[in-house]
Amino acid sequence: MPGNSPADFSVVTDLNAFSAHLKGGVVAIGNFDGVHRGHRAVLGEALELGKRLKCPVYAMTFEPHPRTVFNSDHPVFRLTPFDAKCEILKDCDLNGVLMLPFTREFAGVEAQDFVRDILIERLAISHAVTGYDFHFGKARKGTPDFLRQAGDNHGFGVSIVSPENDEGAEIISSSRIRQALSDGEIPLANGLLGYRWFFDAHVQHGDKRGRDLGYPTANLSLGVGCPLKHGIYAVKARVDDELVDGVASFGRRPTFDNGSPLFEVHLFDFKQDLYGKMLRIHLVSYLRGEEKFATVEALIEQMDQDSEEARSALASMQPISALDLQLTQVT
Ligand SMILES: Cc1cc2nc3c(=O)[nH]c(=O)nc-3n(C[C@H](O)[C@H](O)[C@H](O)COP(=O)(O)O)c2cc1C
Ligand SMILES: Nc1ncnc2c1ncn2[C@@H]1O[C@H](COP(=O)(O)OP(=O)(O)O)[C@@H](O)[C@H]1O
Repeated sequence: MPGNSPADFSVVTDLNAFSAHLKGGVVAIGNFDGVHRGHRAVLGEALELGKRLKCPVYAMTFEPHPRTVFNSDHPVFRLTPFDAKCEILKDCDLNGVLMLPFTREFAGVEAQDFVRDILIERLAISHAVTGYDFHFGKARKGTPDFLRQAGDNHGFGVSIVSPENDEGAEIISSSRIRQALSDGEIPLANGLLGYRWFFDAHVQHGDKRGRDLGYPTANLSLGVGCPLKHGIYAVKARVDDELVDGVASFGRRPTFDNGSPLFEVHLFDFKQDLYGKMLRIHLVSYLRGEEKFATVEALIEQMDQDSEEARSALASMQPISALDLQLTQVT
């Protein structure tokens, strides 16, 4: 039931292994990349219905992102890879997630077959909830109206949730959030998400120069095609069970090598071997662009200033929502 302990959350990645306890439930269908405020309006509607109908509520989602399957040369940058998406869905109090592998073959399934074979025969849904712009099935023929009609014909409920707008009356969308990240507009991206954007990555070896500068940095790779603006950021990093303040640089180090883009985090008041560890980085604010310095001393002076700015941005920081608090909580 909604509100159950997270231990009841099922992640189903094979339709043949669909959990019996989710059968007959309310399904929220979508890609849900980012699980942003608009997505959470859809999930909220599904949770309300689940309470009213006294049945389980789960999300149905697709992996990889459908647009990546159609255009593999330009994969969609994922605000939330599958694991992060599941974690947030769990924090939203859902009972589970059903992931359907998205292939070209699956994309060719007719909308009416998807309804009959999956929603009715396999899942026996009591209600489907989607966003206003969700389309499914071959040639995207499964429009919101089609789904409503199918529900009337087959006896399941359908709710189509209208667009969720931000404070400036603009529709919240994953692509707007990606754009905000590429503009370095971190408060905007975080505001649209309703939590501070984060990513997980393993610490790699670098050029071992940072320690000589007095700024050792844990080097991380961001996903292919990450649109995040190059520059210097104030961040919170989850290291094991600790949340540590830091300052980070994302870019190509024009002072030294113009190499491939790396996200490098210097953690304040911290000294530990981090190689191979998984860190979670929450972005708090953008401080400045990357620059080419004439001397190492000039770079260090600037890094000192960046650190001061990051420390003061982090000192006044408050969680932006209950979800944000939950996601930054350390156990
Ligand atoms: C706060 C901060 C600011 C930085 N700013 C710049 C910069 O403006 N230009 C630049 O070339 N490198 C910048 N860097 C990257 C450093 O050049 C890099 O961390 C250093 O070369 C160490 O690399 P390593 O981790 O591979 O040893 C910055 C790093 C930090 C932590
Ligand atoms: N305060 C700190 N912040 C980040 N990394 C630290 C810190 N203290 C120690 N380290 C360790 O130092 C490494 C970074 O040192 P650095 O000289 O920049 O080497 P590399 O070029 O391999 O990143 C990190 O990967 C981590 O293991």
